[in-house]
Amino acid sequence: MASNLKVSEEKSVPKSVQEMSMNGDEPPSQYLVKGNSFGSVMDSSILIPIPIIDVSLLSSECELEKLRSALSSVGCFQAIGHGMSDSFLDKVREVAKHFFALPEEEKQKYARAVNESEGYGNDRIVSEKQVLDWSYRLTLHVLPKAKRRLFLWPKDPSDFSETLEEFTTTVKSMMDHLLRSMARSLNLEEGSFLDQFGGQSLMMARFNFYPRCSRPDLVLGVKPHTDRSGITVLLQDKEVEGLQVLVDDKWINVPTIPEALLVNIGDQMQIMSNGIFKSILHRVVTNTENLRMSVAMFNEPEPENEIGPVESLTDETRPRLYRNVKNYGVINYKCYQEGKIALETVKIADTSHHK
Ligand SMILES: O=C(O)CCC(=O)C(=O)O
Ligand SMILES: [Fe+2]
Repeated sequence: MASNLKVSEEKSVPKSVQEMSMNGDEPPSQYLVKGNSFGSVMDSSILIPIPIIDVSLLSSECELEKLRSALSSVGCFQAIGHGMSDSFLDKVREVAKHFFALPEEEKQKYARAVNESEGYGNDRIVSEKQVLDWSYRLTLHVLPKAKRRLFLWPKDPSDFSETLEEFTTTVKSMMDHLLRSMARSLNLEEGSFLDQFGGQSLMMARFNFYPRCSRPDLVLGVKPHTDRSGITVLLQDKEVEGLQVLVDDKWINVPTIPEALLVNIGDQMQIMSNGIFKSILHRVVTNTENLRMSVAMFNEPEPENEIGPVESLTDETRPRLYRNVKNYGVINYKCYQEGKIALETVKIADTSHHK
């Protein structure tokens, strides 16, 4: 079998995750995390808790300091006080679950085309060695509005589009508020980060769905990665946990708090903050009992904008760590294909030891 594997998409995976989870199949070798890199599954969340921040209080110095400290240590926090009601967050979860519960042929109407990133489907396959994720997803560009490909937005449930529209608008204003607050927390001008995103910044919505898996000891829902975004806002499943972040070489469970949204730093904010804010490695584990879903909203600068470390965050004690970059999304995808870490490729080489 293995010798017949081609790098061409779709051919390499004979059965979909959807089908295998329904049949209760043993995951095939392409899904197994190799060697002993799975990591400890010990729950260290008691030792290193994920901070909870009330985003309506970010005008206070105390909450602002909590923000700075969270983003420069674990790179994420649970946001409360964001103004979205519990019933609205439930509605977003409901429309996502409704769509994923549709018969496969219905969902295939929105299928991701080969070599496209938008639409419904499984992992995009870029290499034979790739370990595949035990998940399926629906990815949609939501901002700027002109980039929307509405034929990929589900018609069933009938309130999918209006719900996503409302979620987008609210998350966008929350993100703008956060970007201003992040700048203030470092004693910068409010617009230092936000202005780099530009008036036509991009936002992508990714609805993730993780079916039950018979081998959670060997198979991941999403393998370890950092987000390429500026920042990410994640609506987690109301009950089922699965997300873990790597802190001090330990995988920490991110608890589900039904009314909270998890905010995490992506690579592009790590660049703009000259490495002060951490784009943290995270992954999703599988389980044998329960389906899990999540909705991730990624915000990133206009691709043609040149972004780089804010000047006043660089000095002799903290030299500039990254060069200016455009189109980080493209750099990131190329690195992913080549098995490289994108952030490393935009780092300025440390020449101090060679002098
Ligand atoms: O499902 C989750 O909790 C996280 C998903 C994620 O990391 C992503 O979509 O980038
Ligand atoms: Fe992620």
